[in-house]
Amino acid sequence: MKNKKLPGNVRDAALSILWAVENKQAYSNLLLHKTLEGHGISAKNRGLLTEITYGTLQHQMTLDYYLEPYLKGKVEPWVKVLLRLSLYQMLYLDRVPERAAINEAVEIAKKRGHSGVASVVNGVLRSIQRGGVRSFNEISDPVEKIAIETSHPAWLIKRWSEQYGMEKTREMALENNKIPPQTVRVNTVRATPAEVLEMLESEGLEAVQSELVPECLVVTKGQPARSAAFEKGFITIQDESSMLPVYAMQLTPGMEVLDLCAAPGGKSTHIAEKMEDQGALYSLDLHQHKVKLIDETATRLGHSIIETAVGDGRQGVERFGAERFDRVLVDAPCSGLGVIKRKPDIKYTKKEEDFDRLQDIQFDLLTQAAQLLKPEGILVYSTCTVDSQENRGTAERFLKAHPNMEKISVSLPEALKMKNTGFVQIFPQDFGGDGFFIAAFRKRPGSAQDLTNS
Ligand SMILES: C[S@@+](CC[C@H](N)C(=O)[O-])C[C@H]1O[C@@H](n2cnc3c(N)ncnc32)[C@H](O)[C@@H]1O
Repeated sequence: MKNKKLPGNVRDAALSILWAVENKQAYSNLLLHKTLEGHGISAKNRGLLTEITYGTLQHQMTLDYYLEPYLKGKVEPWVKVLLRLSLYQMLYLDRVPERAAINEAVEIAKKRGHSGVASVVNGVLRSIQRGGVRSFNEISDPVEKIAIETSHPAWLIKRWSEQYGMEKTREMALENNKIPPQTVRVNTVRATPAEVLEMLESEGLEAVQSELVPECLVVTKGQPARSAAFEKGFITIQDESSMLPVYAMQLTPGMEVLDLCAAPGGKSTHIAEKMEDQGALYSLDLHQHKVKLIDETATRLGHSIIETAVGDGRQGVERFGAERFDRVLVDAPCSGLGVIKRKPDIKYTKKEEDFDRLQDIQFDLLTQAAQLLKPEGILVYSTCTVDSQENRGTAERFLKAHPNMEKISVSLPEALKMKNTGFVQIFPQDFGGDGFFIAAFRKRPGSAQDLTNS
């Protein structure tokens, strides 16, 4: 592909991003952000670029299934990416006329390739326009069928169907291709949700208070990250499910709390808000550059109780001392399979061999957290995945190895009160938020310090 970019052209910018994701394993969300800032894309076209980039990635396997019968002979990989993003517009975007999608694709093919490439692109897209796309009923294997229909790797569909059954798996995979809601968390130390709603409305945004988490606002129009309310520290951008683990911690002002995997600080700042900025909160993360993000957000929000540190949570006792904290949060590194809606590349990059390693890290972090906790203190374990090995599997392994820890029911906001026996698995299709897992444990009173390490 020639490097002859078409500045300001949305489809050309989408091709650059999708090609880098395919070819250099770049992260689509980071690249999209950079491209929106630097590719001369007008404010009017920002939404369209986001939609084409994420939509094409979300439906990639389906698009390839549709393209296959029309691709006689090999095309260069970048041309296939161009065909995918053009077909995506033709099939999924009502507001883009098919003619426009095809003409743009031909122009890009000419500029980035040559007239021969343009003619192939024109031929394939016009043939699909005339002949239509094939049905999923041609696929007899049920796992393969859901995989192609929803564009998730077959191993993942198989794994989920073993964990949750076929129906739930299909529901989840279909949900993962929807546009996620835009939600923000109100900084309740500084304002009420009603006051922040007024601020946002006065800036021309539209939002409503969520019916589930009271401090969560669902923004239906405008960009909250660019608002004055954000800049002045009245809101944080956060998914609604991500707001739940902090409820499970049952916090009160004045406690001593540790957030063991804290960056970029979404939950640490929420903890500070629930503690009304009184007490002590230590926020640890492995990476210096990520810890900086916690500091920046805490400063923007005006929270004074957060003390950040760089380090390995698996050596937390050495740093902080045993049996010190009233509450410990382990919002652990995980496969991220609950956030596919926001980061569609995850479903193509994760590998089945990742899960054992992740569970070991999660288990080690929990083991350390148990030692850091005071008797009667509460430990909350959360992940943004739906994988049961990392969730229930890790939690049960932890309980088995630590008889001094007991599972307690997960405390949740009033509107979400569901009967739970200590483990809560939220699916992306439950209320439109990310998939999340939450477990809560209490250290038995008078229990000896637990030094189990395996
Ligand atoms: C799911 S993210 C945490 C998100 C964060 N709690 C929030 O709400 O913004 C997991 C974090 O764990 C960190 N991490 C991974 N291994 C770690 C370890 N051994 N000790 C401490 N932090 C670790 C990663 O750098 C990553 O920032």
